[in-house]
Amino acid sequence: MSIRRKINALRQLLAVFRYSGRAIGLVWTTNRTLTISIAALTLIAGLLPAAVAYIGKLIVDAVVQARNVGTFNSGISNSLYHPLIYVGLEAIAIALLAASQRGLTVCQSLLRVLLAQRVNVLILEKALTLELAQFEDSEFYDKMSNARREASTRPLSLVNRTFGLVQSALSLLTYGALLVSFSLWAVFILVLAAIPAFIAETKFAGQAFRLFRWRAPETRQQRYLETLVAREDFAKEVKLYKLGEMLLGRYHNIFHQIYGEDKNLTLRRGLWGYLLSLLSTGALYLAYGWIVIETVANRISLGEMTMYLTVFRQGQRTFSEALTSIGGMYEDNLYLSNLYEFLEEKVPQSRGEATKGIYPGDGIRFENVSFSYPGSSKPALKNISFHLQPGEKLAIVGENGSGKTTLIKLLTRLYNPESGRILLDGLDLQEWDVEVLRQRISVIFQNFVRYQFTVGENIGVGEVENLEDSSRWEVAAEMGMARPFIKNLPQGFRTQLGRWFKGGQELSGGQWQKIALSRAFMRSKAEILVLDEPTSAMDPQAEFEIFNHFRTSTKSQMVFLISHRFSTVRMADKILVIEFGEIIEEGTHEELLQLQGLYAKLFHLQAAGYR
Ligand SMILES: Nc1ncnc2c1ncn2[C@@H]1O[C@H](COP(=O)(O)OP(=O)(O)OP(=O)(O)O)[C@@H](O)[C@H]1O
Repeated sequence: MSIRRKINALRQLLAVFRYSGRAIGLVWTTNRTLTISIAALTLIAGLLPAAVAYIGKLIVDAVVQARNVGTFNSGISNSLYHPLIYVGLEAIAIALLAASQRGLTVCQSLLRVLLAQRVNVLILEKALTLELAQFEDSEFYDKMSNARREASTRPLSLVNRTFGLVQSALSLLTYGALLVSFSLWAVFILVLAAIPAFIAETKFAGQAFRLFRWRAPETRQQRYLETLVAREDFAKEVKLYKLGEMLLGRYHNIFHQIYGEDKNLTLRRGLWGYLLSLLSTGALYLAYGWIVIETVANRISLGEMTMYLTVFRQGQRTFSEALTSIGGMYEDNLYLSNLYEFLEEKVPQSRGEATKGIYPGDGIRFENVSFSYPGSSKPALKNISFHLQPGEKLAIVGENGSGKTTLIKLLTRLYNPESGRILLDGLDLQEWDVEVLRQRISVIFQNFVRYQFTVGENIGVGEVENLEDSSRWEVAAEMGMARPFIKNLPQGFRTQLGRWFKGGQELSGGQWQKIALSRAFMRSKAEILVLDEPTSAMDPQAEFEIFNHFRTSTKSQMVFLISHRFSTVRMADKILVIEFGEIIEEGTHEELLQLQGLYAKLFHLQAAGYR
């Protein structure tokens, strides 16, 4: 084997320890005092067992000696002195050992809470810096949900196992040191016999690590199925469409596939683990027999024999504990590798810093904007160009999937155009400070969020700086036409919404939309209002009133309105008709009717439906 391959093999073998250093680093930066305490206590807990074994030897030897002396001199109280001192010493050592073990448990409990909070905050802070595209990337989403799932237990578990391993290694080393006085050969044979089991365990742990990594998509699918079956917002459809059996069937199938692989590995691991540990047990008992022979031949003292026997028994236990630690470490490593991949994912830095445009009052310009979603070969938007001045209301019409929402995502800089430019007040959106830009835009998406907060907070999130400002809620609710029904809720603006929390009240689809619309009005200084199908669930009367009201209350604002209802669309100053990502018609309602194109066709189709 070439040196490089040897190094690779060794690296693969040691992969199971790869993240231990990082885990300890994480703990160190979380709380130094606790980390130092754990390290010190580990040291004590690792060294004391050998000391106890040594004191055991001193006791037996002192007793044997005292018995001999006692037989000759009958000065029993004198000869008791040494053995009792040693017994006292052992008691102290045992008390110290217990204290160090208890101390370790206490420190670990404290650290668990601190570390869980730290890791969760790291994950959430990172999530806040991510781009929308990253949330939509399934592999990346996998990483984030995996990182969140076990954030409270895994990092500490790895630290505990690493320190546990250090403790075992220290104990084994000191046991070895005690044995050296008996025979260097014995130590050598014992170490040699232990190596295969150690290597096998490390290797299997590494294999399990890789197996689990490949499997992330299946595990996520399983979790998704669990969510479908067990969550309130899916329960309606699952029941009515009788999806339960099908979902459980899929759940079982994934499980059986995973279980097959697991079983194989577990069986191999169990069998090899047992066979190889037999080797070290055999070596141990060989040495054991050797010691018995030496004692009978009077070449070592009874005290020494007691010590060696203790060392053997405890050494055997410590060794198997160490193997178990290694066996468990792969899962923790798996978690940490995923966590760090997530935390280290690159986030494109926004370079824009401008807080105002070159031509204030120029409005919005799209110049030959094209865009394709990552991984998609078909452009979602092609060569979009138009100009909207302050105060103008623009309606965007098109069939499902024509690219309307995509246009809004580009306008709000959730995605960036592939080619072309979008200008606000004469300045490319890329040049704008993204915070300032977003302050100027108020958006309600088709699938807006129904926060499980109070009514007031649901409106207040539209401008988080004024989240709790109840007078602003009222004005916004008035503009969003939500005021009348809010008044009838049991606690008005303070009513808890949704079913997740106690006393929560559920709203109808149209009522939720009115809340969302009010949310858009919360950002009173926004110059650009974007409403993506804001009234689809409202009754026609409400919709008519909202838009009449809307026109008068948003005189100076630019409005982007996406709607499939022509009664609303016709009120706009300008209408874009989009098909397959391209603008195919543009003008006012009257102009487009005269054109007798797609707009006119769709308008008449809908009007006929109402007649
Ligand atoms: N996140 C996404 N990733 C990849 N493709 C997407 C994504 N969102 C939308 N698309 C695709 O882009 C195209 C335009 O979608 P878009 O949501 O802009 O349509 P829309 O006109 O708003 O439709 P609707 O009227 O149904 O809301 C569609 O073909 C859609 O499949």
